[in-house]
Amino acid sequence: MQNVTVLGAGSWGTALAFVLAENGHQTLLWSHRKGQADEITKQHTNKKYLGEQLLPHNLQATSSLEQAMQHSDVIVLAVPTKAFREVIAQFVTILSVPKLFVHVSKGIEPDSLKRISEIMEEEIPQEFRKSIVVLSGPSHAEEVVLRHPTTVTAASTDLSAAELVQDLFMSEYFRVYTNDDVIGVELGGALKNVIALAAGIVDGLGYGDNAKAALITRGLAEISRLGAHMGAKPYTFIGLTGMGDLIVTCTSVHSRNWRAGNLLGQGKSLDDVLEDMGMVVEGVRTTKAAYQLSKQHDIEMPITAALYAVLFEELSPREGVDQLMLRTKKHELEDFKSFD
Ligand SMILES: NC(=O)C1=CN([C@@H]2O[C@H](COP(=O)(O)OP(=O)(O)OC[C@H]3O[C@@H](n4cnc5c(N)ncnc54)[C@H](O)[C@@H]3O)[C@@H](O)[C@H]2O)C=CC1
Ligand SMILES: O=C(CO)COP(=O)(O)O
Repeated sequence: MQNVTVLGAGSWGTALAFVLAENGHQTLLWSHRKGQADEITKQHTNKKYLGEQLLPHNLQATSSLEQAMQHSDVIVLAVPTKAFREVIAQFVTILSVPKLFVHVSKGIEPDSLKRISEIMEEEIPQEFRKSIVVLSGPSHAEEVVLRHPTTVTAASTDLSAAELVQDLFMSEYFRVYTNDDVIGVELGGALKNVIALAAGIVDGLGYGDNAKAALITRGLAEISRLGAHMGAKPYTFIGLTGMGDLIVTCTSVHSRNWRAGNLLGQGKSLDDVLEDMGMVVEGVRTTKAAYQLSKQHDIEMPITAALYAVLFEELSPREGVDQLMLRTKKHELEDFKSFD
């Protein structure tokens, strides 16, 4: 058993701290809000994010980042992509010994077009990081805290670090695989949010399962096309962090991305939707980043392009669907010809 720190007490940070604490680790959860830290420690709930769900009594929370960083040499970062650089900037000055950093966030930064582990490499001096591991896969917090069977992947270029993370989190309801394809795992986790927003839109428009299946399948095709070009292993995209996460996010009512898309499809404005959600909808900023990446790498990503136009260029959701359906004719396996 060991000490573990989780930074970010939203739905996912709290659910992961729940798993770690149930595994017997001395887990300290950091929230930047004191009231929330007190609620977790004293009432064993985090109502804003996980309703009435009771949290383990050995799970403690703090609003002191210094205390959180001193608690452990394993730091799990569970804040939205947008907050990443800001949170690192706050703790980097406190670091005095190297630590193992695990991140669980599913986004790509617009404009810089960096994946999360690249941001971490940029912001955390090398002498203070042992390794970086990404934990990703089909896993809604709401189901994890109900101890429903869940499978995820710990990925790192340092496989022994990924195995350490596997050991920390593995339990009878939380199964962890390892992978060394960090690019593929990070891209799959981030880009599925773009497709989940689109899936929510087609549901909101009243279209059916045919449209959903089309989006998931052709979404996977465009994610794999970009990913392979950026150096990912194509097989990663048919694994948990690719196809697995696409399925769960495009079909679950728990998904904030799907729910946001659903409201957009019903005619709500993006600003109103984001205000109503009150939780991070990573797919919005990541659509911008994915669109920029597709241009930079000259890779066709039609679903991303249509969603970009709906989110940022005032194309209506229905016109977005028309844009996809009326594209020029294609061979289905165009991307896979090189495998023949
Ligand atoms: N919710 C889920 O089931 C899953 C979420 N994720 C990923 O985990 C990441 C975090 O998501 P959630 O926990 O769901 O988000 P959330 O919206 O539930 O919570 C985000 C938390 O980060 C905190 N935060 C926001 N800005 C901050 C800042 N500048 N400094 C410090 N704290 C800040 C918020 O106060 C909140 O506690 C996202 O990238 C998401 O894609 C991954 C797998 C599952
Ligand atoms: O990544 C997730 C499940 O694997 C969570 O998805 P949402 O952010 O859409 O809720």
